[in-house]
Amino acid sequence: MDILFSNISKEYQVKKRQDNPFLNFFNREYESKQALKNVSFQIKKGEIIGYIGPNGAGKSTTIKIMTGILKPSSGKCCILGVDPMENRIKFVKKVGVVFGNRSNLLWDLPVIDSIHMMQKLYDIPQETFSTNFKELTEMMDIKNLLHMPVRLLSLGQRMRCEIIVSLLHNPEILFLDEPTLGLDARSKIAVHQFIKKINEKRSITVILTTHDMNDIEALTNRVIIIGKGSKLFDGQFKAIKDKYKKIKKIQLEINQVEQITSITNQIKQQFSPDYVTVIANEIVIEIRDETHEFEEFIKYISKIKAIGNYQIQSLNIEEIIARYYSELDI
Ligand SMILES: Nc1ncnc2c1ncn2[C@@H]1O[C@H](COP(=O)(O)OP(=O)(O)OP(=O)(O)O)[C@@H](O)[C@H]1O
Repeated sequence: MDILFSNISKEYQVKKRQDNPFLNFFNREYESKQALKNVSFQIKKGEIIGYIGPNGAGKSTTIKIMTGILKPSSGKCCILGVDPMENRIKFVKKVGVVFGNRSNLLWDLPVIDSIHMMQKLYDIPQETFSTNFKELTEMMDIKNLLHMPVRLLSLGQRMRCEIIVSLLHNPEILFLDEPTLGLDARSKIAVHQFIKKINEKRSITVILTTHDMNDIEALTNRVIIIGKGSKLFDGQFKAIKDKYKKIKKIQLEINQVEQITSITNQIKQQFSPDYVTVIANEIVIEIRDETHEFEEFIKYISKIKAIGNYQIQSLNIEEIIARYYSELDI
């Protein structure tokens, strides 16, 4: 087992807020805020795990505990047989970390300098370094960027370099925190393809936190969902998608706008849609395509003269996950 996260809780101490801002300044009273509540999971070698949840759910706290930046308040975290807090030197040589909003590169210097710094820092033997350098720079297609100062790279180019730098010492686990944040579609695909390739080639375990569901779709099978500090789901992403695959989103274009309210009300009365909203001259309805009701609904709207075109779509991946989060009340 690569990662054992067992009954981990984490409380932060935060200053108690006073109504009077002046008293707030002098206040020395603290209260505890629970960021993780008894979270447990295990991750096997070679898995790619999506660790997801809404803002403030506890993802960064989990990653910080797994990478030895934070100590849990209780519970046991064991990564590749070591406690990341206790044996720092042994631990950092076994893992790679990429934070989308923080850089491991030397800002004003050419990329190649950061690469050589990593070699020194991690004490990477020359032979391993040369093989890895050649393989990774070719795979990620960054040869033409090596002599450019980091500050001149685009976000997508920099992210490719960040990932390479994190892999030079042959880590067994790669932690990726929002690796595609702010990237355009093509750069995202390049990052996805590279992570997949490196996972297949080296059996490297990947822990990925992201708000971008395309990352999850492209890279992972298993997802762990965390909400308000608790683990709420651990399983195949497909199971969540399947749960909503019967829901259809229908956009009705209304030609006679003055009738839009009465049509909306009629639909609500006659059918039991999951969701109805009006946007400009359109009514958007979500209804399940699993009963007779859906056919009835289509027949019904076909007869209403005020309705012009209509489109039927399945929920996209972002809509599915937003819906799942609201069902979990997180
Ligand atoms: N240093 C800190 N001191 C006090 N509270 C904190 C601290 N860091 C995080 N928290 C709180 O702990 C909870 C979990 O935060 P965390 O950053 O782990 O969430 P997250 O899932 O990574 O969120 P996001 O997606 O917004 O980055 C939040 O309520 C946050 O306000």
